[in-house]
Amino acid sequence: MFRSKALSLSKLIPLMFGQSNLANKFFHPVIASHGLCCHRSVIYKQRYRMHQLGAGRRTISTGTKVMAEGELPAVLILDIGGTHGILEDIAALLKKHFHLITMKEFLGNKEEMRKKIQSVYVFECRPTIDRELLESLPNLKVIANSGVGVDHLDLKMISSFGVKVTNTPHAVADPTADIGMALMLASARRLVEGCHIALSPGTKYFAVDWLGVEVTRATLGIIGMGSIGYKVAQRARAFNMRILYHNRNRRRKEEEEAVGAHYCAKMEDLLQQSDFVMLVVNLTPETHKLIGKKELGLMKPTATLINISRGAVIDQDALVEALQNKVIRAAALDVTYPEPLPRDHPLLHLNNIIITPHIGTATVHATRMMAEEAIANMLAVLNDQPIPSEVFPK
Ligand SMILES: O=C(O)C(=O)CO
Repeated sequence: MFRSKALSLSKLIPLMFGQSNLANKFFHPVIASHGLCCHRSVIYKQRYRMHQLGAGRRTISTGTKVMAEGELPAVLILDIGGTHGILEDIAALLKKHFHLITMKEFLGNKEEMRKKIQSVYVFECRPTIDRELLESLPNLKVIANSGVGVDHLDLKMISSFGVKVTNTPHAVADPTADIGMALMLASARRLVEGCHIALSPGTKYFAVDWLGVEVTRATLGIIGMGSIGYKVAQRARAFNMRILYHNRNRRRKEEEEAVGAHYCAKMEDLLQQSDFVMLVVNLTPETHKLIGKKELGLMKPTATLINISRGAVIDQDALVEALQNKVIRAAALDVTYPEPLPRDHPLLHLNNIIITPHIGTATVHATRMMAEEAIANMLAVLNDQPIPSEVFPK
């Protein structure tokens, strides 16, 4: 079986804080038996009721009791997945409602502090959460993931501790669809190479062996027509693209008509007809290595594969072979397995590929929106209110 992220907390903490005994005590590699994700294996409750997060608010209501700032519930921030730690303004946002405990403080291992922790905020959906962490937090009620994909969390194990998991499906849809379009356009028009040429003085500007392909009026095949896939279709329509999609559940007729999308019950049909194939599925046991040698072989030699879901949805060895042998024209990936790829990975040494470092939601606005959505989820759990976006184990 597989795990979607290369580094678990157990590996990352020693990297950040040195090989401390505490790090070793609390975090060991998680052997997640499966990737549980949202679209197929998990039922969403999407009753989204964003709490009003008014600036300068000094108290919060927890049930009937109004708490003063000093008594705010404690939230542990797992921020070590990012390269830059949790952003200042996200921390400020959280501080309006919670007493923040950083990993560094947490590793101080004060029994009293651990008892206070009722929420864990997973920043940038990177770290895994293991049994030992859960055992060390006796009053934990909720793990709030910033991001939609929860394949890095063992939902069954977390649920066995009576802890709820929430995610942020609303905040991620637009920026992730944008990055899908950006990758499609960049690969089609060879933007990265073009940039290198323009930035290299003396390089010949135009060459016939350097022509791109057009997105306008081309056929786009979207695999996974959830909320992000649908946003991609809305954008593609503005490019007069012919839109095909494959999904476990067909969308409503009105939704198909609104974006002019045609349903392909068989993924093979979509692969054979598309100029651009975009992967927008969540990672589940069913979608693990969904695109392998056979599927790549069905694609047109002029087609481009774009992945904005999770790296493990593609069999990367098969992709390397397909790109080397020009079975398909190119690939544009925002996600890989692992992240980042090791320097000597063959995908990094091809000239018909673009790779970005999982930046689907890396915008100022989306990061803030994800924090707001996660805060609303955490407050709902702590206040025993309906939870806007709870994720359930299958
Ligand atoms: O929200 C998520 O899970 C993402 O990975 C966005 O890129």
